[in-house]
Formats: sequence, structure tokens, C-alpha cells
Amino acid sequence: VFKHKKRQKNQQPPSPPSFPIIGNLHQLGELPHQSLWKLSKKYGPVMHLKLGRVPTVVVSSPQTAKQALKIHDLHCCSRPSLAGPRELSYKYLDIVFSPFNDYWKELRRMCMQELFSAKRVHLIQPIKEEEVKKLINSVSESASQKTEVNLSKKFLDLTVSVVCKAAFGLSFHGTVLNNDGFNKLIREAFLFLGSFSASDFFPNSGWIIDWLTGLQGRREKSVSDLDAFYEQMFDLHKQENKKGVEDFVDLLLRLEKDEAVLGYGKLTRNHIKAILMNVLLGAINTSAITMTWAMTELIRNPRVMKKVQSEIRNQMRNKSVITLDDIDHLPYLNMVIKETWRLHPPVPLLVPREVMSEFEINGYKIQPKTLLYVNVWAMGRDPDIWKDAETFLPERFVDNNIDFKGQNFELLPFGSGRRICPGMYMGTTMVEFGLANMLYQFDWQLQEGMVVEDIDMEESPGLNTSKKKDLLLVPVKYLDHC
Ligand code: HEM
Repeated sequence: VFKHKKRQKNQQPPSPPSFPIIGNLHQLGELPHQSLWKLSKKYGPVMHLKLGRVPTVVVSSPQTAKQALKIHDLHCCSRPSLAGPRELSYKYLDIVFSPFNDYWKELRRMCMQELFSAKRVHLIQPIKEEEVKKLINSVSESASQKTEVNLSKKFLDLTVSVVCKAAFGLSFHGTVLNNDGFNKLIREAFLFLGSFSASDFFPNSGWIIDWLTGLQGRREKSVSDLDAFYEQMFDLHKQENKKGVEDFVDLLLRLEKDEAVLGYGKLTRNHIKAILMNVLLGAINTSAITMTWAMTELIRNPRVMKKVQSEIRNQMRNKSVITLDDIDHLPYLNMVIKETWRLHPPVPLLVPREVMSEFEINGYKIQPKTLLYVNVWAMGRDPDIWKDAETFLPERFVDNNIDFKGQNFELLPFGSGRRICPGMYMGTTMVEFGLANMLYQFDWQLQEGMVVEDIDMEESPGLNTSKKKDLLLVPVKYLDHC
């Protein structure tokens, strides 16, 4: 028995059968988190795969996620070198894709202090209020005409406007780029962050495939378009005699003048561009996706919709403006958001990590240079963890302290450990504020002739799990009939 145990300890985790050269790449499918979930049911919560030439481990249970992200965090908190991120981050000058090193520690510390702090979230609250007011006005128009609203698009426009005003001090209506041009720029960049590039999995020869398929050319264009955009933003900041709240570009340009800001080096324009990329790509989609899935689940569950609206309306007592303070008194809304993140975590496999030194999970040895994915999407749907796992039931959070802040490993929408999302507070307040206003101001109905069963729940492929088909709902103004 001892001999058997010892042999097991030295084993690598179980693996699905693979092909020569491509390994298990063919098993990822269009939605890798879903394919990997199915494989984990057969091969267990620690699986070993070969993605091309790259050894990969996928963990899919709270207990194995805790071992990776908490107990052995220091062994596996680096990032792999991937082609799309490398170019978009000016060779890893950003926070998301930088390997674990002193530079990353300094940059993250500086950004936590200056960019992602609670103080900054409060400073940008007036921007959120102004943009939400515009959203309410535009939805009110549709309500008076009894026409449907594309909520997927409205939520995206809202987060784009808030993030752009906070980051650049302007929205794009009538300026360098219109909203559509800007959205296209972001969409392309996202595609390259999420796309599987041959050079990532076949380090010696993959670049030829990327070049032949045109991926390399498109990636270069996306990088140079974004670069030109940042340059335009810097020029605008030089020209304008701006008043009001300091935006992120003002702040970073101010820090650029401070020799000692990074401890051992000066912040350059490329550093600033890489940080802006993180803000744009980290903040916009994640919050919009959450609000869209929350409204989708609420329209499918009228009891929950009614209950959360009553909570908000009782708290507001006909006051017109929801404040951040009101949000703190909406526990059921908070549960609705947790339940949305359980079923629809916006980053389903977290951002991939790279193992730096050998460690063990469940007695299996994980080797340096292994790519590590944590399937938080699978954990949210595991019937061994959640009763009636497929049912949207915010009440499951009433009698427990499960939160999403990285300490409860069954619910990890923001990850955990050293790499946990630093924009958690900013993202959460955006989602709470946007949803609370839409639920306070309007009742919501399906389009004429539609029933709940007609609502499409498919996800679209990519780094984020957005809803594939846009959510179209008909608003009815609430305050008109009270
Ligand atoms: C609903 C909103 C959001 C969600 C669900 C989300 C989710 C995540 C996840 C899952 C990670 C990877 C964690 C890991 O590797 O373990 C991450 C990292 C990151 N996020 Fe967010 N995020 C959100 C909002 C934001 C916002 C608003 C910002 C910035 C303004 C932001 C900036 C970042 C950055 C810089 C990282 C990289 C951290 C590092 O590698 O050290 N995120 N986020």
C-alpha cells in the first residue's frame, strides 16, 4: 500500500488522451471553460493537458483552487509569455500580463495607491451619476414610445462612457472617435488578448502559421491603432487647459515627472500606455457583461426581480438619486450580483498563470513552466458545492458568509491571491450602481409575443463570457405610475 501511495505522489495529474503535435488543443472547442468542465467530470479536479507543446494544468474545485491560489500562490503567480498580450502590453510593462517580479510588485503597489483606491472610486462617482442620468433619459424615451431597449448595448455604452471619462476626461461623442469607432478598437484588442495564437503553443514554428493566417498582421494593426489613440489622448491633455477632477491620464502624466515613482526607474509613455490598456480592457467588458447577465436572469425569474425592486424602492422612498451610501443598504441586490457571478463569472478561466517552481496539488506534482488555469465557471455550476446549481437563487447566500473577495474558493469572479483583481471595488460599485438605477426607475417586460423560455442563454467565445445574443427588453417607467 505504501509503495502504491508513493508512486501516486510522484505522478502527474490525470490527462485525457491526446494527439501527437497538437496534444489536447482539439478538445478546447469554442468555449474552452465548458469543454474543460466536461473533461474535469471524467478526469477530476486537477487535470494535465498538453496544449501544443505547452504543459497545462486545469483546476476545477474550490479545494484545488485554494491549494493553487492560496497555499502555493508564490509558486504559481507568474504569467505566461503569450503573443497577443506581449504586443498590447509593450512587452509586459502592464500589471495583468507582467511576470511576477519586482517591477510588477512596484507597479501594482503604485496603481493600488493611486488608480484603484477607494478614494479614486469616490472621486469618479459624479461621472457615474452623470452617465447613468443620460442612460435613464434615453431609456425613458423608449418607455414613452413603448419600444424595446438593447440592454447589452446600453450597458456597454455606459461603461465605455464612465471609463473613458475617468481615464481620459472625455467621452467620445463628437470628438476624435465616436463611440462606435472606440468600441471597434477595444473589440479588436480584446480578440487578440483572448485568441489562441499558434506561436503560443508551438514556440519554434507557430509564428509561420500566425503569419500565413494573417493573425500577425491584424494584431500589429490593432496595436498600432491603439498606440495612435493613446498618442491622441496625450496630445489632447497637453493642449487642453482642463478643469475639474484629475483623470487617469493627468495622474499618470503627473507621475511621469516623478523620478522615484517606481522605486528603481522612471515611468515612461510606454508604461502609461500599458496601464491604460489594462484599465480599458479590464474595466469595460467585465462590468457590462455582469449587468447584462443579471438583467437576463432577473427577467427569467420574476419573483426575484420583484423582490430586488421592492428592496431598492423601499430604500429610496421616492428620492430621485441613488447614492453609494444607498447601495450599502441593499443586501438582496448584493446577493443577486453574487448569484450572477456564480453562474456567469466574466473571466471564466481567470487570467492564465505560469508555474515558477515545483509544488503539489492533491499529491500530484506540478512542474515549473506549466500553464495553470482555474476554472471558476465550473466551480459555480458544481452540484456537489451548490444545491440546485443551475437555478438562479440569490437566497442561497442568506445564511452564509460566502463573498466574492477571494477568500471563499467556491466563488472567485475576481480571482484570489497575489494576482487578485485590483479593480474589484471599482467594478463592483459600477455594477451595483448601474443595476440599482435601472431596477429602481423602470419595470421590465419581454418583447411582445415572447415568453421566458425564448430567452437565449448562449455565451459568446472569447476571454470573457458575454451573452451571445443581445438582451432586448421593454421598459415601463416606474415613477410615472406611483
Ligand atoms: C466586474 C468587474 C471585474 C471583474 C469580474 C474582473 C475580474 C478579474 C479577474 C478574474 C482577474 C484575474 C485574477 C487572477 O489572475 O487571479 C483580473 C485581473 C485584473 N483586473 Fe479585473 N475585473 C473587473 C474589473 C476591473 C476593473 C474596473 C479594473 C481597472 C480599472 C480591473 C483591472 C484588473 C487588473 C489590472 C488585473 C491584473 C492583476 C494582476 O495580474 O496583478 N479589473 N480581473
